[in-house]
Amino acid sequence: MGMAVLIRHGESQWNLENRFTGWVDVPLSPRGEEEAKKAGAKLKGYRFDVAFVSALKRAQDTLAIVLRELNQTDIPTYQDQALNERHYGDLQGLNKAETAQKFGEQQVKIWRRSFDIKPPGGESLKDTAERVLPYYEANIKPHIVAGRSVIIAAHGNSLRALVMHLDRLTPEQVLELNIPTGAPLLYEFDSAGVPLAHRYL
Ligand SMILES: O=C(O)[C@H](O)COP(=O)(O)O
Repeated sequence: MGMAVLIRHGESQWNLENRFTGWVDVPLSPRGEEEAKKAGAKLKGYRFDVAFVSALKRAQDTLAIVLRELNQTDIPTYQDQALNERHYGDLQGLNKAETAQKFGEQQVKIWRRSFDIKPPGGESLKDTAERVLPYYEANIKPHIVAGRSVIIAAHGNSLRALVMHLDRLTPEQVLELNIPTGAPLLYEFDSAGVPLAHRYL
C-alpha cells in the first residue's frame, strides 16, 4: 500500500513577522529550521522513495533538512511551482494584524480560509486547488498507487487544497482547516490510491 507524508515548511521569517507571504520567496526562521529537524526525527524509520516540493525555498529547505536527518538526500526529488503557496496578491508583505485592523477580522478570515473568494489580486483556495490537484493526480498519485512512499513539502494553503480533496471536505469544513508548520501528516492509501487513514506524527 502507498503512503504519503505531507509537510508544511517550518516557520518562515514572514510567519515570524506575521506577514502574508504567498509567492514571496522568504527563508525559514531559525525556529523553522529547528521545526524541520524535529520533523526529521519524528520520521526516523520511514523510508521514502520519492519527494515532491514547491519552487519556494522555505519548502525546499524544510525538505532538505528532513531528508538530511533521515540520511535519504539521494532520493529522486521533483520541484514544481504547482505546489507553491496560494498567491496572496496585494496582501503579500502586509502584516496580518494590521490588515485585520484595516479590513476587519471577518474579512481577513474570509481571505485566508474561504474556498472560492480571492484576496485582492491573489488566488482563492479554489484557484490553488486547480493547480495543485492536477499536479497531484498526474505526478504524485501514480507513485502512491504503485505502493511507493512519498514525501510532499509544501505550504499552508497548497496543502489545505490537497487535504480538502483527500478528506473530501466541504467549503464550510475547509474554513476551519489549518495546517501547522513543520508537522508531518501521514496518509495511508489503498491499492487504488484512496486514503484509508491519516494522522499527524
Ligand atoms: O502565505 C502565507 O502568508 C502563509 O504561508 C499562509 O498564510 P495563511 O495561514 O494566512 O493563509
